[in-house]
Parts: sequence; structure tokens; C-alpha cells
Amino acid sequence: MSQAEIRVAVLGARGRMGTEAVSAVDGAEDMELVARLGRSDSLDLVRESGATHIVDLSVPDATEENVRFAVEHGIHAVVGTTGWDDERLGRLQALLAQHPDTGVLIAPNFALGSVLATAFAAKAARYFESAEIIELHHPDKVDAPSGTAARTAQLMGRARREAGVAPSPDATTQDPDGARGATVEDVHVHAVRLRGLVAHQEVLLGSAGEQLTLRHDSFDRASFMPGVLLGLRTVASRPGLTHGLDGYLDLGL
Ligand SMILES: NC(=O)C1=CN([C@@H]2O[C@H](COP(=O)(O)OP(=O)(O)OC[C@H]3O[C@@H](n4cnc5c(N)ncnc54)[C@H](OP(=O)(O)O)[C@@H]3O)[C@@H](O)[C@H]2O)C=CC1
Ligand SMILES: O=C(O)C1=N[C@H](C(=O)O)C[C@H](O)C1
Repeated sequence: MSQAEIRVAVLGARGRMGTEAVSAVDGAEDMELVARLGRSDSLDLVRESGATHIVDLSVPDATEENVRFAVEHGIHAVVGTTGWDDERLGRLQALLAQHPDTGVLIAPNFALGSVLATAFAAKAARYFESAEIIELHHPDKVDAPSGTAARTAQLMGRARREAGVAPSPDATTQDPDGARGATVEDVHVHAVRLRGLVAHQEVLLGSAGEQLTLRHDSFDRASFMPGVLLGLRTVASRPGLTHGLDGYLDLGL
């Protein structure tokens, strides 16, 4: 049997997303699943398995070290794990400059609908006086706000700033318990954690007399798998850092 060109090690393989990714890679005819790593496994297993790609679906505290290891060994990385702030992204870009043939995709969300909703929100943000985000997730999620909400707010805030739009009006002077949520780039982000949910987000845009709501729902982690596979099939042909699966799509926005 000939060796597949895309030989994949899944990091976080026993987690909620990792389990799905293992099945998806296993079922893809053009890929070979060569390693499954958990918390207590040495990263040397990745190298020893002959992996050409990793999928990182671990935890925010581990993901930077995992990706660094991959890049240093010329292994392409598709990363769904959250926690990639500007500081980490900067360090990754500096590392990639020393490994110009290696590709990394940092994807805050692999679901196509979510990627589209974020792009629409960024496009619409400048046209409304007020903009807020509500993200809703399962209660076992370790971080808040979600990576998707943080990225959406960042892109919306950036678009508003570049268009010279004033911050959303807000007369609140007393909020001792943080009821107005987190603020990312001047966009308020509210996080709901509720048993029964998977991953959901609403972007609310308001002006006098009207509201635009952009809502996306992942009801099942199957929704993320086409994006994971697209990432694996594309990342080697896109050396350097790509932030967001939209970088591999032709959204024409
Ligand atoms: N981009 C996207 O579309 C999506 C991203 N996510 C993100 O993916 C991440 C994982 O989510 P989820 O699957 O729900 O989380 P889980 O807690 O279910 O899974 C995380 C897994 O990571 C493992 N782990 C911990 N440390 C390491 C390490 N150092 N190396 C390898 N594996 C490690 C844990 O291992 P062990 O089993 O050994 O304890 C656990 O199985 C989160 O950051 C989440 O926000 C989630 C959904 C979609
Ligand atoms: O932890 C999750 O479940 C999810 N994490 C990602 C995030 O923080 O945005 C993607 C999706 O929302 C599911």
C-alpha cells in the first residue's frame, strides 16, 4: 500500500473534538492517521510516527508548545485550540520566518457557517451604531470568551475603527459585577454556559429603529470536520501563518 501524502497526528485525540477528528481523518481516503496523543504523551511520538501534519485540538496551555514542536520539525499544523492571542501569534510568525516551507492554520472555528457569519459581521460592523456579541457554549468549555467571539469582535472592532465609527453608545457608569461582559476592541462580548449547548454565537448590530442579528449554531461537532479536512488538504501549499479558515476560502467579501 502506498503511503498517503498527508500523514496526520492528532493532539488531544481523546477529547470531544479530538475524537471526531480521529474518525474524520481515519475516514479520509487521502490521509493516514499515524498518531493519537493525549496529555501524558511525549511530543517525540509525532516525529517518530512520520507525521507530515498535526491537528491540534488540545488545551490553551499546551497548544503553543505543540505547534512550536511541529514547526521546528517541518510538520504542518492545523490548529483549532483556542488561546492564540496577539503575543502568541507574533512568536509563531517569528518562528515560521525561520521555517519558510512550513504552514500553520490557526482556525478559531472550523464550521463553514461560523466562518461566514464572522466575515458577514466584520463587513456589517461599520454600518451600525451599536455592536455586541453573545456566545453560548457547553459548560465544560475551559475558556471564555470563546476564541470565535474574540476573533469576531477583533475583526468587527478593527473594521469600525478603520471606518471612523464611534464606540457603541453605553451610558452604564456602575457595573460592579461585569454584567456588560468582556470588552474586545470596544465590542462587548457576553458568554453563556449551558448544559445541552454545543457552540453558538449571535452578533447583534443596532441602529435607530432596526437590528441585524447574525446567528450561527453548531448542534454537533460533525460541523467542524469538513473545515478540519480542508485545513489538512491546504496547509502545506500555504507556507507561513494563516489566521482563520476564511484564508483558504474564496468568500469574495
Ligand atoms: N476551532 C474549532 O472549530 C473548535 C475549537 N475547539 C477548541 O478545541 C479545544 C479542545 O476542545 P474540546 O475537544 O472540547 O476539549 P476537551 O477537553 O474535550 O479535549 C482536550 C483534550 O486535550 C488533551 N490534552 C491536554 N493537554 C494536552 C497536551 N499537552 N497534548 C495533547 N493533548 C492534550 C486532553 O487530554 P487527556 O484526554 O489526556 O486529558 C483532552 O483530551 C478547545 O480549545 C476548544 O475551544 C473546539 C471546538 C471547535
Ligand atoms: O470549546 C468549544 O466547544 C469551541 N471552541 C471554539 C471557540 O472557543 O470559539 C470553537 C467553537 O466555538 C467551539
